[in-house]
Amino acid sequence: MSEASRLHLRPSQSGLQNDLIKPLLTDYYQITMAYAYWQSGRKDCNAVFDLFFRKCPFHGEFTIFAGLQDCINFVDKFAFSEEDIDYLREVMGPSVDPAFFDYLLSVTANDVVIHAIPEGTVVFPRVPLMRVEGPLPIVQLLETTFLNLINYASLVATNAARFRLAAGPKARLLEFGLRRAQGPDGGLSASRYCYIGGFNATSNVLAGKLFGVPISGTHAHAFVSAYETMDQLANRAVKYKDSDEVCPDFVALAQEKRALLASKWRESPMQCDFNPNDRELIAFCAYAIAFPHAFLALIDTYDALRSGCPNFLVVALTLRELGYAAIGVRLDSGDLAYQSNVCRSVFKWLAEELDVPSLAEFTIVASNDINEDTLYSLEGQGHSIDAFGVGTHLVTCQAQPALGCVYKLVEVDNRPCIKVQSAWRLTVHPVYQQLSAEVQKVTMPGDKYCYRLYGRDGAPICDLLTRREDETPKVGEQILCRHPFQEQKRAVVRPNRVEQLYKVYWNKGEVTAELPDIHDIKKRVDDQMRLLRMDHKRMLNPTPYKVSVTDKLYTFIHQLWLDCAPVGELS
Ligand SMILES: Nc1ncnc2c1ncn2[C@@H]1O[C@H](COP(=O)(O)OP(=O)(O)OP(=O)(O)O)[C@@H](O)[C@H]1O
Ligand SMILES: O=P(O)(O)OC[C@H]1O[C@H](OP(=O)(O)OP(=O)(O)O)[C@H](O)[C@@H]1O
Ligand SMILES: O=C(O)c1cccnc1
Ligand SMILES: [Mg+2]
Repeated sequence: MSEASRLHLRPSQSGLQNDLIKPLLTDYYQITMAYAYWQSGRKDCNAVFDLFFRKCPFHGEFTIFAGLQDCINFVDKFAFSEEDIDYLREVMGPSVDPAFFDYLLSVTANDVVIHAIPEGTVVFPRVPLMRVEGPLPIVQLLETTFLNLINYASLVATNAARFRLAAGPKARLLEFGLRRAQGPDGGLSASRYCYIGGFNATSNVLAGKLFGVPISGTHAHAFVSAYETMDQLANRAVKYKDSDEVCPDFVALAQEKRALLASKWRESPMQCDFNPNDRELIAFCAYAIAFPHAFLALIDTYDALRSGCPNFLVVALTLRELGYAAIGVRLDSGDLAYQSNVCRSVFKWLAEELDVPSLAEFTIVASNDINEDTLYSLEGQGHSIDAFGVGTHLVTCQAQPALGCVYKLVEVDNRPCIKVQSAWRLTVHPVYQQLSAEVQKVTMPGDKYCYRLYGRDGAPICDLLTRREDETPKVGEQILCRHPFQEQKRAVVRPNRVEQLYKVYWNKGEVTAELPDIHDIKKRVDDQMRLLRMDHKRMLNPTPYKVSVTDKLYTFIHQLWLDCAPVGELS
């Protein structure tokens, strides 16, 4: 590979290719098939595979395509090592022709061509996300790794985009999932692709270092519980923000502010006795002394409203005296809407009382088992939360644990292939047997192109799959778009804009299209999500986006389908 083309691979990302992403990270049957292809003399057949999914996840009607960069990094280094071959020789046994292992040792992706949709694009069922072309055994060997790299990345990026939709554009979304993720690699991928999908930051420090995802965090209940007495604060000195002067005893100053707040507390919206927990105040002081410029307190260890909120305000006022602005609070249990509203009303009250408007603006972070439904429900109730910390439901994709991307052979040596076998099934009815078509599973044969057609308002109207020899759809010209399987469903479209969706990312050993950095991919997701019509994005019963085919492709698919589908026998 030339130096010039290598520039297209992002050095910071290609260099950190996970050590696990190697040719043996595959299903054994890929190797056995490669042997059988090789043995039957088909190693130089030219094959085309399409990678696509059949249904959007989470009962939705859109998906974010992610994981492409990792696939290109994988093919860039695709080669079996001597140790890999020794292992395969051992497990495959003596019946395998030793010359196969020499062949396997020589295998690279240098004869492979990959067309793909740019990472971060909003994509839809049945549209090939990648078209992988090359020697049959080699493109077959890529299947499992590609699917592994794309399925979870796209699933969790889509999940993150859905959380973003539910939370609205202004809320800060923090990914807190590492402790609940499916292992170390699942955790790292989650942090990377949640950022791409719409989160602002992660608590995962390694994801920050490796991928440049902004890191962020608060503190845990354990930190609050770890303090009991004042003498545990060995260092109490804090430098004033804008001078070299030092306040020698932050805690003593905090006691003064405590007395001030106590004298006013009865008039606060809380209208209760002022009795916050002393241990909690010590812990908050400890954190503020360590981070005077970034103090955010977890306030629900004892009692969020009666203790955490006033203790936070005591420390915030103390910091203010030294020139620092506290950041805010985190709520991690109970009714998040109610408590956030009470906290906000107390902040506003104090801001007025002391005539310091900025006190009304403290950030309120909420966490604790938040999912998409919770976000929509909170929105419906009215709340005062500025940021959400989300872990389990986001990274484990609890609402749907896998995206079903598949990798299907669509052409061998210019002969189109179609998979129809599972498209027919016998359904047993009480009185008769019926052959029913499961059209979802029919693959679309042949080498195809895909265009996104945009309407007058700038939003995409439909995706159009074409045959290689079809004419390119043109702006302003009428195009017949057909449903791929239902004959009566057709529409005429006169697009305002036509976008060819594929770029050649890998061409015989060279990276041939720019692989954008993580921040640009995130921006692409954001732009694409804004363009997509609201009815495709809504939570309940979203409208399916149309994926259509040209008349020629329709006829071609159906002719081939008829030629290949078995004729059933009824008795
Ligand atoms: N106003 C609200 N509307 C809808 N759901 C909420 C609201 N406030 C909190 N929730 C959700 O309700 C659930 C409360 O869970 P649960 O009762 O187990 O937590 P908790 O007892 O308050 O806290 P802990 O985690 O300490 O047990 C969480 O999933 C949380 O996200
Ligand atoms: O709730 P999630 O969406 O998974 O978000 C992450 C959670 O992890 C942390 O606490 P953890 O759950 O470890 O303990 P706790 O809930 O008992 O405080 C944090 O306080 C959140 O509650
Ligand atoms: O920084 C936080 O507040 C955090 C990080 C991980 C999990 N829960 C919370
Ligand atoms: Mg929790």
